[in-house]
Amino acid sequence: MSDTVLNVGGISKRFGGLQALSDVGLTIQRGQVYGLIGPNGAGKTTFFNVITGLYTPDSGTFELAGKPYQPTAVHEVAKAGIARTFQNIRLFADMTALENVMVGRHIRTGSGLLGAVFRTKHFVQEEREIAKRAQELLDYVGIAKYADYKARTLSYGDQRRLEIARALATDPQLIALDEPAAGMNATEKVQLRELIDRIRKDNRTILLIEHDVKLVMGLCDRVTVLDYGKQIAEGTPADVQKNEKVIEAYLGTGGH
Ligand SMILES: Nc1ncnc2c1ncn2[C@@H]1O[C@H](COP(=O)(O)OP(=O)(O)OP(=O)(O)O)[C@@H](O)[C@H]1O
Repeated sequence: MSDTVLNVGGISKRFGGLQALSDVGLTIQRGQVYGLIGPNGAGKTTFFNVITGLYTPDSGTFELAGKPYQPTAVHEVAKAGIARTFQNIRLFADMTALENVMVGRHIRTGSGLLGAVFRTKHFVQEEREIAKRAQELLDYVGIAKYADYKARTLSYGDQRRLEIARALATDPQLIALDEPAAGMNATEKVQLRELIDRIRKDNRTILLIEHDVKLVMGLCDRVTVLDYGKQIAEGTPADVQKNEKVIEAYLGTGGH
């Protein structure tokens, strides 16, 4: 299997008169935590939405684990192997935590609708396995005791963990986390960092948009910095921190 998990290039996206992304590309190796940072409006979410099939790009090439994929629809991208979380948490609020994770798992299983309707033996067996795996994942992210709670009753930090468990349930090549620390308190951020570290140690690959620069710098192997839709720096956190364009984008006259 290729050691390169995500290899995208030449991505451009325009909204009317606004060039939200200009010729953006990046390569992520297996086992890396890769950060995407930049000031507000830099194009980070647009980039995420393009690579996960929510927005159609004007141009771009897309490869996942050595195979080209077309980010034309979210479920196709999920099947290809990218799972994501959202800046504004998107859980099934009235389903239990366990059911939310089971939904993630279903894209990797085969019984289909007829199996569900007729409750075939294969279907029942498969459901049992899915539930077991979902419970393990809840345990993995540290919220096993809330398995039967409705998602909307969980604390904000736990809902974010639940979203991560659901993403992991798809057995993704790449997990894309959109501002996972947003709205978290200091304790929750420490726990999140531990969780991301653990996911990385299990040889998973993570792409992360994050505003908390300290978290990004402490966690990421490599970082790309966007500003006004352009890639202004790429490298290790230490290199990027010293980069003049980056310093200017965050602090300078272009500050936005
Ligand atoms: N659907 C859309 N229609 C029109 N303009 C959009 C759309 N989505 C994003 N934009 C614009 O594209 C630019 C990049 O936005 P984007 O949300 O990708 O930035 P960001 O780096 O994620 O910002 P933030 O850190 O504030 O989330 C912004 O100027 C934004 O207003």
